[in-house]
Amino acid sequence: MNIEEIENSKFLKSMTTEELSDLSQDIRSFIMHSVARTGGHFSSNLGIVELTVALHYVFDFPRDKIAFDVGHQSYVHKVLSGRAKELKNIRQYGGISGFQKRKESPYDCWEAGHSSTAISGSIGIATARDLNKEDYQVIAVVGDAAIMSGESFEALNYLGTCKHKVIVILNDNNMSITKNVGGLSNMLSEIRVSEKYKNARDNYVTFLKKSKTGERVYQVTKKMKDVVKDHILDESVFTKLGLDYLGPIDGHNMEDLISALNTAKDYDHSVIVHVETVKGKGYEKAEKDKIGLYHGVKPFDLNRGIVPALHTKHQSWSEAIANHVEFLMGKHQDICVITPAMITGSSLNHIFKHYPDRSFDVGIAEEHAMTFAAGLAISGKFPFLSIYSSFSQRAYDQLNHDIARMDLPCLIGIDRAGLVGEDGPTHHGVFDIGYMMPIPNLIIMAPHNQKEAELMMNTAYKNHDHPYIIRYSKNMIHKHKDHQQDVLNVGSWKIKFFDHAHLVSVITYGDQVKNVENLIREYDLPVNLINARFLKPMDEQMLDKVAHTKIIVFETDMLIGGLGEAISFYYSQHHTPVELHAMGIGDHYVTHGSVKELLKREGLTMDDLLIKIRECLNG
Ligand SMILES: Cc1ncc(C[n+]2csc(CCOP(=O)(O)OP(=O)(O)O)c2C)c(N)n1
Ligand SMILES: CC(=O)[C@@H](O)[C@H](O)COP(=O)(O)O
Ligand SMILES: [Mg+2]
Repeated sequence: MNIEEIENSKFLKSMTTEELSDLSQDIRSFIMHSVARTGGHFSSNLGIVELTVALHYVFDFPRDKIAFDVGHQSYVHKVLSGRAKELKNIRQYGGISGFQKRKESPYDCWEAGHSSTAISGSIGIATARDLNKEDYQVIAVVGDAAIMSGESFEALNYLGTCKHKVIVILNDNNMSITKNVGGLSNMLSEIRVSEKYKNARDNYVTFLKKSKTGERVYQVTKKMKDVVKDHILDESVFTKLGLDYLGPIDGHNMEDLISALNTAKDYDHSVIVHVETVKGKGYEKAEKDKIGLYHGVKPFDLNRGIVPALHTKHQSWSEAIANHVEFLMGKHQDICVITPAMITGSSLNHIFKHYPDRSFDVGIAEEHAMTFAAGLAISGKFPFLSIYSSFSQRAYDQLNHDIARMDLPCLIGIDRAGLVGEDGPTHHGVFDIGYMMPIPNLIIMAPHNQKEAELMMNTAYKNHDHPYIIRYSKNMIHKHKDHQQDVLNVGSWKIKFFDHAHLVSVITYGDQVKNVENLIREYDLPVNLINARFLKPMDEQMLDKVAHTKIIVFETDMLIGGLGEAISFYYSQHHTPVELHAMGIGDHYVTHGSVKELLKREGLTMDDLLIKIRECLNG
C-alpha cells in the first residue's frame, strides 16, 4: 500500500488482523526511512506502530479523543490521520510539528512536548464530555517514563476516584531516553518478568505433566507461581489506586491488542491497559540502543547507522560544561551531579561512568531534582543540576522556594537555553531569564565561550555563597584543551570594544557576543560592545559608563522579563535619561524550524542588528 495515500483510518475497520499486522510493517518501514531522511524522533515511533494501528482500528477518531503524552511518538497517528505526505517536512519551518498539534488536524485534540500532561488533559476532556452529556472515548497514551513523572501521578491519583472514564494506555518499552529508572520502573519490570515467567511456566508445566513425578513437582511449584503472579499483578500501584488494570499485553501482537482495547472500550470506568513494546522495533541498532542515540536523531544512513561525530576543534556547550564539571569533581569530592532523565542530552555519560556514586538520574522529575539538590546543598555537598531551560520551568517553585530562598550554594546548568530549533515552542529555552530575574539570591550567568564558562563554574564553587545559574545553548562552540583555574568578579561585564568617541553601545550575552563582535569587525562599526555575562547582578558601573550613548540591547530570548527590560528599569530607577533599543523575541511563541530560519523570522539576525546600529549612528 502507498502509505502517503492514507487520508484517514476508516479503511482499517474492514481489515483482518493479519492485514493490520502487514500494514503495520509497511508503516514501520515508511517511518523508518522518512525519519532517517529528515531527522526527528525515531525509536519511540518504531515501537508504537502496532499499538497505534490497533487504536485506530478499535476506536473512532477523531470522534474519540486521543492524547499522546509528550507527543514525540505520534508520527504513526499522523500517518493514519492523513499526514503521511507531510512527514517529509516534519519539524521544518512551515512543516508539521514533531508533536501533536491541534491546528494541524482534528485528530489532534491535545498537544504537548513536555512530558506527563496527557492523563490530566484527558481527565479534563472526559469530564467535559460527561457534563455535556456527550458520548465518546478519551484515551491517553503514556510512556513508562512519562507515567512516573509527578503530574502523571497526580492525575492517576485523581482518576482512581473520578467517575469520568479515561482509558490510559501505558506504552511500556522499559526505556526513557536512556534506561528508565525508579521503583515504578522496577515494578513494571516485575510485571513484565511475571508474564515471561508465566510463559516459561506454561512450557514447564507441559513438560512436567508428562510424568507422575513431574506432576508432583508441578503441584509444589504451582504455589510459587500463584504467589508471585497474584502478588505482583494484583498489588501493582495502579490497582491499589482503584484503577482497573489490563495486561501486560504484547504490544506487537495485533490480536492481543485489539482484544484488550475492545475490552477497555466496553468498560464503563477508567482502566489502565499495560502494553509492552520494544523501543526501536524493527531496526536492530535502535532496539539495542541504551543511551538514547536513536531517540531523537539527525538525518542518518540506515545502513550505516548513527556514527557519533568525532569533533576535534568543536564541541557542544553541554560537552564543554560537563567536561569542566567532571574536572572539578576530580578535585572536589563534595560535588554531585543530578539530571532529570537527560544523561545523554546533557553529555553526562562520562560523569555517570566515572563518578557513579556522585551522579544521580532521577527520571522525568524536574521538581524532585531541584529539591533533591537543595537537600544535598544543606548537607555540605555542592550539587550541579543539569536541566534543560524549558524543562526547568517545571521546577520554578522548587528553585524559588527550596534553593534561592534558603540561599543554598549550588550550580544549576540551564541547558538548551535560547531557541532550540526543530522541537519548537515547547522546547525553546527563552523564558528562563524572565522567570529567574525576580528571584533574590540567584547569580545568573551567560558565558560566551568555554573559557568564560569555566571561570564562572570555578567562581560558583569557590565562592560557595549563593545558587549560581549558568545558561548555555544547543549550539557548538570552539574546544580548548586546558581547564581554567581562575575566577571572576561576580557582576562584572566584559568590554569587547570601547571608545569614548563612540555614540552607540551594543550590550549582549552568550552566543551573540561573538556574532556581534564579528559584525562590528566586518563593517568596522564605531560602536562599543559589552558582554553582559552576568545577567544578575548587572554591572552598574558599566551601565553608568555608557549611559550617554545610544544603547542597543540584543538578545534572542523573550523581551519581556529580559536583559533589555532590566537595564531600562535600572536607568529609570536612577533617573538617568537614555535612548535604549531592546531587540529580542516579542510577546508570542516561536514555532519550529531551524534556528537560522527562526532568527530571520524574529528579526534577530546580524543583518537586522546592522540596520539598527546604522539607524542609531545616523539618527
Ligand atoms: C518535562 C519533560 N522532561 C523531560 C522531557 C524529555 N523527554 C522527552 S521523551 C522522554 C522519555 C520518554 O520516555 P517514555 O515516556 O517512556 O516514552 P518513550 O519515548 O519510551 O516511548 C524524555 C525524558 C520532556 N519532554 N518533558
Ligand atoms: C521529546 C523530547 O523532549 C526530547 O526528546 C527532546 O526532543 C530532546 O532534545 P535534544 O535533542 O535537544 O536533546
Ligand atoms: Mg518508554
